[in-house]
Amino acid sequence: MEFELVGMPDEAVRQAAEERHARLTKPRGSLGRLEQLGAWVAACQGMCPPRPIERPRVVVFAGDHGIAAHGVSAYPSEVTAQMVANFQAGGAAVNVLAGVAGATVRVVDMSVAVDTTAGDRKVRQSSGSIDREDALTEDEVEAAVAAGRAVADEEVDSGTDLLVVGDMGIGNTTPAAVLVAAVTGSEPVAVVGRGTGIDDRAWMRKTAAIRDALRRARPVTADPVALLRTSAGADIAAMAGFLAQAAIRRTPVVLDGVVSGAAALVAEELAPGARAWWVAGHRSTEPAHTLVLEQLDLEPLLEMSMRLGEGSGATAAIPLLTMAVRILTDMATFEDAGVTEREDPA
Ligand SMILES: Cc1cc2ncn([C@H]3O[C@H](COP(=O)(O)O)[C@@H](O)[C@H]3O)c2cc1C
Ligand SMILES: O=C(O)c1cccnc1
Repeated sequence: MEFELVGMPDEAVRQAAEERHARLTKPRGSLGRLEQLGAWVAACQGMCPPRPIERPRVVVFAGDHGIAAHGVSAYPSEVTAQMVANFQAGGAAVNVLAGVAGATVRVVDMSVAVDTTAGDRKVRQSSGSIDREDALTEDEVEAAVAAGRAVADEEVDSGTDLLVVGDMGIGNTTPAAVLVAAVTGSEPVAVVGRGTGIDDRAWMRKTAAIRDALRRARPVTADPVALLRTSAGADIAAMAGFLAQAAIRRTPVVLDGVVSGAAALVAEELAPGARAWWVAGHRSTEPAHTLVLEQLDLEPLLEMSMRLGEGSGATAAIPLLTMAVRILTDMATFEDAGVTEREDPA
């Protein structure tokens, strides 16, 4: 699997955006993180002032997980397909948030256990139970990563100017935790979380499942494709390919919670430097997500105690990006508005 080299956002444009910020009618630096965010989008676009964000797109990768049969989630696997239909009907949380944020939602069935109408990229029905078998075969992991890359290409080619990645799959916080533990060298108890809201008995089963899966993951930790094959699933493998390809295509991405975060950790290994094209939309309450943010050196935009997935935390952050860009495009400069500049000591 070959990935092209990832370029960096344009540093000269980022500096031009910072200089523009200094000329806008506000005390220097007073918009804080909003200023850096606008400068980052400008650098990604290679243009200052940047183009307003007009076509943000949430892509939800859906798939079931064999591990869900072992009592690691508060909900049954059948919910995955039901939620795929709910996304298509516009009734899920992410649809509502996207509507407010001016984004559209696309759902891609990579490995849901039953047939859905979102399955034109589908690699298999569910993924293997990672505590005892590989999630995918070698052919399947190649196909899943390639599918994620193809979806990123399609989106960029059709004019999407901001990508948001989301996940849907009952049980998927278990493989996410395993990937985070494998990449960051953490113990099961440091990565296990409550997911959809499991009780203490399920927490113990989940921790044991993570321990068993981690034993199978450790030998392949240094090989990102083998790690996806052993311990992820077609949905998470596709997300990793999608995130790497978005960076190669110089398109900014808002990351969501622990599942997209786990995919991002692996994507950074597939395509080193890709993280320069990502911003963390929020910090999920899942403990492994904080390890992701530290490992990728990303500071989340929001801390809202969200733990939903499906791209919801990332989508909630889209308006901040929209505003950050509009500040650079629409605000008056001191000169334009006839406002007196700050007095610098002689
Ligand atoms: C109705 C419903 C909607 C969801 N939307 C996202 N998730 C989230 O919860 C699941 C992961 O948690 P766990 O590992 O505990 O199963 C994933 O499907 C994730 O996207 C949902 C879960 C449910 C039940
Ligand atoms: O952090 C997340 O994205 C998350 C948390 C719980 C369940 N599903 C996803």
